[in-house]
Amino acid sequence: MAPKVHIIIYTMYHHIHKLAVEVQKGLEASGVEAKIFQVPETLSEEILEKLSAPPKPDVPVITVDDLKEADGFLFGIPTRFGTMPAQLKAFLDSTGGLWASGALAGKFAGTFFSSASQHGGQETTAFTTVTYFAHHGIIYVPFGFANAHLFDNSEVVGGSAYGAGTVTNGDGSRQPSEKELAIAKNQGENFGKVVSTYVAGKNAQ
Ligand SMILES: Cc1cc2nc3c(=O)[nH]c(=O)nc-3n(C[C@H](O)[C@H](O)[C@H](O)COP(=O)(O)O)c2cc1C
Repeated sequence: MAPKVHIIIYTMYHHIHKLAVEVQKGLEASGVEAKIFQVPETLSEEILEKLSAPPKPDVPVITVDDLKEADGFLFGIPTRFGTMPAQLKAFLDSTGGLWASGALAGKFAGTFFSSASQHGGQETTAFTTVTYFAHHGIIYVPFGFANAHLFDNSEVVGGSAYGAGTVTNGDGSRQPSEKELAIAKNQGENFGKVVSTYVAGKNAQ
């Protein structure tokens, strides 16, 4: 059976979903079964309307139980004040039962991001998310500088050693660039290889 990776996102204006689609392509290219989920929304329809949020992407809403069946997770996180949004935090805070039984220990996780500005906190978002992985015993897989676009200073390129990223502008008008999408796909592929290698080794024991 192919290893399974869940791509778990929160997205209000779809930038993260666009990256997730590329991450999924990369995972599938590495032979992994990859599915995109979104965490439950915590804001009311009224507030979402005031924020001019478009309808949610057509992907299933994740449940805590869904986490058990995956070998790894790639979290797509739009920065809020340099850290994860409350919607993702609420979901992760509901995983106490899995923590108590060690159900997620030894699984893998990676992260990818979006922020309004280049200096809006994609890396601090990674740092403040990693504590969840540490407490669960989940193995964090950074991207490193595995893609040459991360060295390109000729244009805005989101992302870092902690994962792919896009920079959206304050009004959300900037869409993920070709380079950012390529990095996202690359991250999916690299992450998929790590998970596949581990799962194959475990199955051979
Ligand atoms: C309450 C709030 C806080 C935000 N904080 C930051 C921030 O600290 N840094 C930043 O660059 N962008 C910030 N943003 C912009 C979001 O990161 C941006 O809207 C998001 O990455 C877009 O992703 P999405 O299209 O997938 O929703 C904030 C947005 C909101 C609504």
